[in-house]
Amino acid sequence: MPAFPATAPRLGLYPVVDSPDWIARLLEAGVRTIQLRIKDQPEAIAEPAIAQAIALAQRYDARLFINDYWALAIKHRAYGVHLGQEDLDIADLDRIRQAGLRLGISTHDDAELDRALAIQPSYIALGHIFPTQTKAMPSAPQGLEQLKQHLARLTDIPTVAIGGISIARAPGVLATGVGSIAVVSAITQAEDWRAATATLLALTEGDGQAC
Ligand SMILES: Cc1ncc(COP(=O)(O)OP(=O)(O)O)c(N)n1
Ligand SMILES: Cc1nc(C(=O)O)sc1CCOP(=O)(O)O
Ligand SMILES: [Mg+2]
Repeated sequence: MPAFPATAPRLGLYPVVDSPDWIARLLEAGVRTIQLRIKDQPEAIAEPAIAQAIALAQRYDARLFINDYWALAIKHRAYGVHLGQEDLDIADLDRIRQAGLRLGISTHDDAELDRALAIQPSYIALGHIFPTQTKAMPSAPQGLEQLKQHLARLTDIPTVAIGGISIARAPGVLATGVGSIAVVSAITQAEDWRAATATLLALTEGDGQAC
């Protein structure tokens, strides 16, 4: 199976948000890797938001990954797609690859890592690192030690940590050598999202080069 196109070796700060409004704010604040994560909407409802988000990101030359809606991501020429293990069962990976989109895949244990590595995606996400209120997780948090063990297998591919990463926990996560921290509530639930974003950008400074 051919590899998916490369992304930046270190994706830096990677906010995961649910609307083009959030994407516009974060682009303006200097974020260059973002995911649009709209859950469980009919395609007709999700499509205008996806098209708007992709157009915004293109204006800033930013890396926008579309969660789940891979066909709409192809249609509107997104930078990339993010898929979980269940999404992999139904997505047409050949179509995503042939369209030239990058692909990120979620993993939570060694078996899922084996499956993801065989697909040769653009990055691999590892979660959830800490308890999270944002999504009901069937497994236990993996913690920093397990994250380090997983990273040891992933020396040749960009990596992203996700799940319960707060500003306080971010330095410990980054110290594992992971290339990116994906966050939802650390930004969207912050009292001051601008300040939170600036702090997280500073912590990941130097990461997120072009590609
Ligand atoms: C960067 C990143 N990592 C993991 C996920 C989770 O994806 P998935 O398992 O498909 O779950 P949903 O987000 O679709 O609920 C993610 N979105 N982004
Ligand atoms: C969407 C998602 N996926 C996860 C995984 O482990 O696959 S954890 C998660 C939610 C992350 O939100 P927060 O930063 O608020 O904890
Ligand atoms: Mg998914």
